[in-house]
Amino acid sequence: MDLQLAEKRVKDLHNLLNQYNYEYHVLDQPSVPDAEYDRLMRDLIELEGQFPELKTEDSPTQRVGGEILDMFEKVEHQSQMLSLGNAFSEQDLRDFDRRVRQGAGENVSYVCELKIDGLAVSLRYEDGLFTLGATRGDGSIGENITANLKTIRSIPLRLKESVTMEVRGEAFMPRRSFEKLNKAKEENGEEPFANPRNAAAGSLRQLDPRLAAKRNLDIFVYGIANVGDTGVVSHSEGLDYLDSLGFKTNKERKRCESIEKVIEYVQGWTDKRPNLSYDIDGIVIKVDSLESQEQLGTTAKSPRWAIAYKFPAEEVVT
Ligand SMILES: NC(=O)c1cc2c(N)ncc(C(N)=O)c2s1
Repeated sequence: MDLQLAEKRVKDLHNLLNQYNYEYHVLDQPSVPDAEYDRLMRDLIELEGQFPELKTEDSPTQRVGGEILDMFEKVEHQSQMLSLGNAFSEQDLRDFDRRVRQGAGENVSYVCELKIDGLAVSLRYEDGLFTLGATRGDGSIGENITANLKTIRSIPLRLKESVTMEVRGEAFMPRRSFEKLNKAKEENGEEPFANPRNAAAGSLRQLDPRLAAKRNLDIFVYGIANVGDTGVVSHSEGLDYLDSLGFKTNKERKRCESIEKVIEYVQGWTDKRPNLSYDIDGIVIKVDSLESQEQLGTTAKSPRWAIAYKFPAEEVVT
């Protein structure tokens, strides 16, 4: 095969493998059997072996990077990763709603989202390519864990549009993976992780990406850091935009026209929580209109237009 033909074949294989990966890990609706995916991956690995100049950073073969790092370098976030104020009761939610309506007017609607119990991360894309993944750190400076985040299959290496943006999400370990990992640890006489959040954090802190790749981590993307540049006018529209780019967002989100509806959503999930395949520790409630978010602004560390309702800590049955 000559270089020109190889270039065309490599491009086709990238598109096919990215699409099949998206269907399997983001939509959970694979359209081809695993054997077909593996066959195409083997073809791409072989072609990259014959034509090394065709092996690119964003190739599906490059998800699990080679070298073992000796440390994580520090990186500065383009915009601060804020933390959320907490609500612990219905009254706290009504007080939040009153403050929002005082600051942004009576006609306000909210978006309710499950608060994933994992590790907040920031993902940077340049011209559609995943270029940097970082932990939250202190909100301004985080750690560069790009190599480990690349191993999470629901993180696209290339977006469906060549946009430059920074998105926020929560990396987490599904409960089944957590139970499997702890069983293996106990069989090896190792200390098990206390909960999936610690297991996810411990996995993303591995200096060898091949170890992180074995931990079956996942992510839900939930925000756009530079949302002003995208032209969307509401948070819910921003989440739909993230879906259209190929990101995995959480489908349980709900737009609520009043705090009463928010309280209903919170009560509903208090009972349904155990049915989820991942841990949540609350519900995030955000003002939907970006103009109203702008009007409300932020305190030094938290947005005035969002709050996290925290579920009561579960009694640990010893
Ligand atoms: N600290 C934060 O700002 C957030 C933390 C989280 C979290 N752990 N899970 C979901 C969301 C969300 N859907 O917005 C947020 S937002």
